[in-house]
Amino acid sequence: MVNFTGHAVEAQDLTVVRGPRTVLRGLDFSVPTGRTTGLLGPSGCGKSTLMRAIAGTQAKVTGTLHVLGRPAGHPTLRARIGYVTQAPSVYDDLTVRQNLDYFAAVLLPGRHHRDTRAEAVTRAITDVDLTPHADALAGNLSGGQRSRVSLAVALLGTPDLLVLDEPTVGLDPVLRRDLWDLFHHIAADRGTTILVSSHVMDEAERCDRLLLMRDGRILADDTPEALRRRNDTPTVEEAFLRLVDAANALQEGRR
Ligand SMILES: Nc1ncnc2c1ncn2[C@@H]1O[C@H](COP(=O)(O)OP(=O)(O)OP(=O)(O)O)[C@@H](O)[C@H]1O
Repeated sequence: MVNFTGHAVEAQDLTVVRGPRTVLRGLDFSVPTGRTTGLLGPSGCGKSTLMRAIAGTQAKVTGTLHVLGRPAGHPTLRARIGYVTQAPSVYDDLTVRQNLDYFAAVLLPGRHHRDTRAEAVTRAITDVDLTPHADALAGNLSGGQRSRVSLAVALLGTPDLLVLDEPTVGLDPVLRRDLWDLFHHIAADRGTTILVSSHVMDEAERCDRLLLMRDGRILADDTPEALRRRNDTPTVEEAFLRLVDAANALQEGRR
């Protein structure tokens, strides 16, 4: 029986050690089901490590981490999570469709899945709006189009949870906006939970909910609106800076 609480991810005292460093320090947070949650914080604060822990690919994880009602890394979660890393594995010498055919064959092997595979590939290409480019070589696509191929790969298995590690990095503002619109459509149309990281603070305003991180800790877990209101700031970025200043002052006071 799956203990499902309305949270796609629940963490208590989550700690991760990488090499000699404690990278995540006793995190308590949850990610609501069917919403878009942003994981924001400066470079090196631990966003990718947290995403790897949720996707079940991070070693030395202690504390409690439940994903879709199961312990992170549980074998049944593999097909239910779409995880796009910062270095997406798209083959430049294959077309968009061939890339997806390849990953679909890994996900749904065997001749008896041939029709299901073909349907899943066509649907994923349509989802990310790449139908006009389906027969283009991935190596000839723009940065934004390549990001969408990675996203299409993650969508192949119709996951319940999409974990996207800085999917908009290096993209121009128009492409960033288009990708965020796509995330919102996926969440709204399918009830998919989306956890998306970024270190660009203006992207915070596009999320239903935010986890603000700094130095391996969660500084805030709230809606953008509540964060602005509580800190009496016009933007989430300024709210974040206030929280950082408050955390620094607290640290100084303890010394
Ligand atoms: N294999 C490793 N051994 C030791 N420390 C590591 C290792 N990998 C990452 N780290 C450290 O863990 C910390 C968190 O890294 P992580 O990649 O999770 O940060 P991030 O917030 O995703 O950064 P970015 O936005 O730059 O991708 C960093 O300080 C990094 O130097």
